[in-house]
Parts: sequence; C-alpha cells; structure tokens
Amino acid sequence: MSIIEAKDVSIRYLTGDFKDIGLKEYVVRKLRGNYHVTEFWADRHITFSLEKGDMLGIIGSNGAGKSTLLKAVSGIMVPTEGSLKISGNIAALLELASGFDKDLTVRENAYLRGAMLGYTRNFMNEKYESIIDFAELQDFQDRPFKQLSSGMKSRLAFSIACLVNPDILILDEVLSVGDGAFAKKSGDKMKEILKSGVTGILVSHSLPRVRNLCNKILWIDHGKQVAFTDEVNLYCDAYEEFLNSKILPEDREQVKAMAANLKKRKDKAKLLANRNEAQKLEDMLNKGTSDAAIQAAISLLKKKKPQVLK
Ligand SMILES: Nc1ncnc2c1ncn2[C@@H]1O[C@H](COP(=O)(O)OP(=O)(O)OP(=O)(O)O)[C@@H](O)[C@H]1O
Repeated sequence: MSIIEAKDVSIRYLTGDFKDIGLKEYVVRKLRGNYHVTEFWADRHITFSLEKGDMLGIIGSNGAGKSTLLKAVSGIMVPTEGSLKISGNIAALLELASGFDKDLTVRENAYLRGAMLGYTRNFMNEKYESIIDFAELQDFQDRPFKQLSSGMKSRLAFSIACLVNPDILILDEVLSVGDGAFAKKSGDKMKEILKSGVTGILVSHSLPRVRNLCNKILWIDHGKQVAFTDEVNLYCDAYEEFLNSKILPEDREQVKAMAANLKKRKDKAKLLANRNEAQKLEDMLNKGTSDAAIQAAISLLKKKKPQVLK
C-alpha cells in the first residue's frame, strides 16, 4: 500500500494587488470590474507514489515548485487540482525554525512543537532529553529561543522532527543548515530513521546528499514533472549535466546521453588536473630540492598512471 500517492497534482497561486491598495480601493475596483488577479501555476500534473521506507529526493532549479509541492504534501496547502492521499503522521520541517515562539524557552518550545505535531506531554517527557542531547543544546534549555543562533534553531527543529517517530518525515533543505559536524550527524540520523521504515521526502540542491540518502527522485522544472524514478544516480547525473547545459531531456535515451556527457567532462577534468599535478612534481624533481621532498615526489609519481606523465 502506498504511504503517499500524488495523482496529477497542480497548485496555483493567485496574486492580486489587494495588500497595496487597501480595502476601500479594492471594493471600488471590484465594483468597477477593474480589479485584476494574476494566476500562476507553481506545479503542474505532478504524479508520484511512495511506499513505506522510501526516501524521495525532490530536485529542480530555483522556483521549480519543490517547496510548494512539499507544502501540499504536509497539508499546509490544498492542491488546486489532482489528488493527494497520505497515510500516517507527518513531521515536516519546511521553513526551519518557523513555528517557534521567540520569547519562550528552548524547553517550552520543544513541548510546544511536540503539541503542534500532535504528541502528548507524557510522550514529550519521554523524548525531551534525547531531543536536547541530539541538538547539543543542554546548556541552552532555559534560555529564550531568540538567543539561539540560526544553526542552533535548526538543530532543535531537526531533532524534534526526527526523534518523535513520525511515519512520514519531510525535510526542506534542512540538512544543509548547521555546521559540517551537525550536517554529518543529521545525515547519519536520517539513514538510521529510514532503516526503521519511515517514509521521507527531502528537497535539496545538494546532489551528493540526494544520491546518498534517496532511493527515488522527482525532478521538477518550471512546475512540470521531468521524471519520477528510482534510477537515482542516472537521473542525478543527467540533472548535473542539465545544470551545465540547461537542456532538459525528453526521454530516457537523452537522460543516458546526458549522463555519458557528464562522465566524459569529469574524466577530462580529472586528466587535466592529474597532468598539472604530475608536471609540478617533475619540476620539483628537476630543481633538485631536499631529499625528503624528492622522496615524497617520487612516491606520489609512482601512484600516477604513466599516461599523465607524457
Ligand atoms: N505565495 C506565493 N504567491 C505567488 N507565487 C508564489 C508564492 N510562493 C511561491 N511562488 C512562486 O511559485 C514558484 C515555485 O516556488 P517554490 O518556492 O515552490 O520553488 P522551489 O522549487 O522550492 O524554489 P527554490 O529552490 O528556489 O527554493 C516560484 O516561481 C515562486 O515565485
């Protein structure tokens, strides 16, 4: 049974100038038939389904419609067209650190967020310590939330979302926030959670992270679905090549050709880098520097393929 099933989901934003003109002018214009609303389709005909334990990576350029789709999956927005079926509790981390009260303490905010996710005080009592430990905020528990750095705020949000055992975990770029050590720790935590059968959705501009964590990807461009597939590496390669060429593939054959192009470009770059490195080492040897440096250069050169020395 699918945990998430999106069929032909389209989401439209309506933008008017109501805020700029005020109520009175709005009514006058509306009566005169002179009030204009613009519609914009952020997502068009998106179809995918996820089984228990799947981790979906959503990729696409800026403004592709990724965050808008996540808002619909999390229940913040209702799709304008199409259907979305969700089975299970969702913990969503969309805009990091949003939904916290800046004047309440870290402890109070943890309970508040737990309540917002639908968990009881007793459940939160059980989880609270591990949340604070994971977020490494032991010394900040009774400080007002506003005193935390933005990295600390995201660590708290991430820890709560991960440690309350949701059925579905939704993360928008969250892993890229925080310092390198926390990014690694949160990546490891995600993997552990996924092993326990949680279904996840991750929106990220980091392809290594998508390759590493996801078993399915959804590629969106200007609101349209380019692909939904489990061939994660092949399509990440094609997406990398798309970022370079700006040409979208029309079918799987083109995807394969793009992935092959990417490989060629990378091999060439590697060869050039190796040549430069080898040349530098040869120069060093020719200049006759210290014995230790020569020894180091020789051992490095031995590791190089003969072709790079030509
Ligand atoms: N409240 C809104 N009203 C009107 N248009 C909006 C609104 N929010 C987003 N959009 C538009 O919808 C499109 C999709 O936005 P969305 O934030 O979903 O993209 P994204 O793929 O998440 O982008 P990014 O990678 O830059 O975060 C964009 O063109 C954006 O300008």
